[in-house]
Amino acid sequence: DFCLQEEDTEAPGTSSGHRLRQVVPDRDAWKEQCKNLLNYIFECEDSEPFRQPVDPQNYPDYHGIIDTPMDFGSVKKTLGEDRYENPIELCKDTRLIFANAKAYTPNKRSKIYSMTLRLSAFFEEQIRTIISEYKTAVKSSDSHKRAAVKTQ
Ligand SMILES: COc1ccc(NC(=O)N2CCN(C(=O)c3ccco3)CC2)cc1
Repeated sequence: DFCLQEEDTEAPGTSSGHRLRQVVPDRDAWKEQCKNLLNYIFECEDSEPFRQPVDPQNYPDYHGIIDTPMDFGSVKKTLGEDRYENPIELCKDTRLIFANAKAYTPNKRSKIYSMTLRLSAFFEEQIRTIISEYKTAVKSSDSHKRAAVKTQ
């Protein structure tokens, strides 16, 4: 566990010599990490059909089949407006994009559906670390809170 962090009030390397730079687990690191992941996904050609909500004009049956439409633009907007409390919530919405495509596709060899398979594999690979580091940071900050209460 990390030793208790006092806010490093003095500048590093002050008269008291070198201060240890402590690695403090950052509970909010997941936001930037997810923003970067979404930006990368937006650069992928595979995400093109999933960057904006489906237009019912093009797919009139879509909203009859899919109860909760979701797209990467909406996920990005929700993240940007700080409406996700944690990366698990973002992961659920993103998995909905892939589940919707699987539910809507007429067959598993459709071009658009096959694009989600590659995207999903990449997303799951990346989000695993983001969520794991987030859970560690939360545990660590909870233990600091408990420790702080004991000292009062
Ligand atoms: C504003 O311009 C847009 C906005 C949204 C889109 N997307 C779009 O139409 N899609 C087609 C149907 N779909 C499938 O998951 C799917 C699985 C198998 C076949 O389709 C979702 C994506 C395209 C252009």
